[in-house]
Amino acid sequence: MLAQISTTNDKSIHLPLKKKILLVEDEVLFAKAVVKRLQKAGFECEHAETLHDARLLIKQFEPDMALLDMRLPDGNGLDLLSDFVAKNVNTIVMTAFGDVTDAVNAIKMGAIDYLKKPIDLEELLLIIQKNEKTTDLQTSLDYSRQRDTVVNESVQLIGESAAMQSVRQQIARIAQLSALSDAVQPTVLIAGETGTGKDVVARYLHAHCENRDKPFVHVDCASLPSELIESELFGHEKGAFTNAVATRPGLIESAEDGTLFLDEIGELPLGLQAKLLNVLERRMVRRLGSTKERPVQARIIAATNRDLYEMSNEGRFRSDLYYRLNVITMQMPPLRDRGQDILLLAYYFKQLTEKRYALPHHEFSSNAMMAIQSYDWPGNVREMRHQISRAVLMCTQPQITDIDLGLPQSLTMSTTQALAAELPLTLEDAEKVMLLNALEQARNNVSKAARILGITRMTMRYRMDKHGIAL
Ligand SMILES: Nc1ncnc2c1ncn2[C@@H]1O[C@H](COP(=O)(O)OP(=O)(O)OP(=O)(O)O)[C@@H](O)[C@H]1O
Repeated sequence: MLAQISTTNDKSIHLPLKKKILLVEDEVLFAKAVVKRLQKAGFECEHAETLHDARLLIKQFEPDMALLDMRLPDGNGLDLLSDFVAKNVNTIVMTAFGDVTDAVNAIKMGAIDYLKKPIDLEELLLIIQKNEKTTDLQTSLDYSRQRDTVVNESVQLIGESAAMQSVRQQIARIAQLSALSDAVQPTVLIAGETGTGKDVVARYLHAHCENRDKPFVHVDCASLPSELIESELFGHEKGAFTNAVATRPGLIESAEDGTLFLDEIGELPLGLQAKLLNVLERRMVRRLGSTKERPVQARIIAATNRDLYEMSNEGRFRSDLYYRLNVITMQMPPLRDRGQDILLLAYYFKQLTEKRYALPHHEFSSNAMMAIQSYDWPGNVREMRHQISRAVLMCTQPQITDIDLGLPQSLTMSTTQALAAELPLTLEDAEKVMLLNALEQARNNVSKAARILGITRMTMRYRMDKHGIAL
């Protein structure tokens, strides 16, 4: 299980919690051995000898997983299994040697696995750990499924530059079209460097269309684990593969009549690009393991910070999919090209932070305003949001100066040079220098920086967090 803690920015951090396992077993000596072994392996464990006690513990202890014996003094373990399944508690049943019927019934009812007695403790531990990994992935996926289904009407798109006005006009036109006809809505592609506001534009578009009260499903193609991406997108039938314990609609289907936002579409594996193209062309989706096709009504918006045209020329992105996506394209300009919008955004983020933390009003000094306008913002609006919020939070004077902003340009040396100059470097420092260098080369594009270093995007993110590198 993962605890979600909101941070001051738009991301969340996940802290691992101890998994809770409830053992329902009337053989006391065996139960003690299991509890001891599981506690040693880092689990929190409770033991119930009867169905009655187990029912009380389900409420009080709220287990993540259960180990359930079939023959209990006050009834059959199967009677309790439905309680566990209803509460999404992954349950492994323990059956008497040779009792296949119970095991089959338990799996049909939703148990995730079964073990025959006598039970080998190490085998039991292996099964639990295997399940733990799958649930962790599932939990984070469930979270990403839920977190974006509601779009706040008040999504703000700040900017008056010609480029931003053109984006707004395009959005207004698309919204107008969606009000005019029930026909399939054209696909929208939002392109632009990282942090330019592609996600904001997708939400703003959804919030201004007829279907604004329908789900907005955000799929980050770069962070979905490759082994789960297909079933997550397309869904699956029960039994389509190991661990497919229940039928589950995919993210495409869960967008219903709303919006499906395919973020970082350039990261989608080639095999799935073909399947997605099929969905876009035929507006039908088929779950893994199913023969039935279901209609897809959702508006589809894709976003990318990569050059899909170049990728398609190099054979890394299907050109047919590129042309299919490229019906209406909105190009988000880099922040450095937005003229007066730079200061507008700086004031907006200053006020936002002051309001959020109930801080007194600040002004920017003229040097600060010059620094904001002359800096080239490689991380675009996201970088500005972080820098301004940090400066507002740390500034104890009524005026925010260029020093408070601490923009890299105002330093005599770049951060990486400064770090490298501090010899001798520890291994930790050397790693930080490599990360910063790669980010600098990739103009703060995390996926690109990860590729430069030959590591995955997730590893890159983890290492950036470790060194406190925020973009
Ligand atoms: N025009 C804008 N008005 C207000 N806030 C904005 C605007 N553009 C971006 N932001 C803010 O900047 C941050 C980054 O924006 P967003 O996540 O939309 O960028 P992105 O282009 O999707 O980035 P990435 O390519 O890394 O996914 C968010 O906190 C967002 O709220």
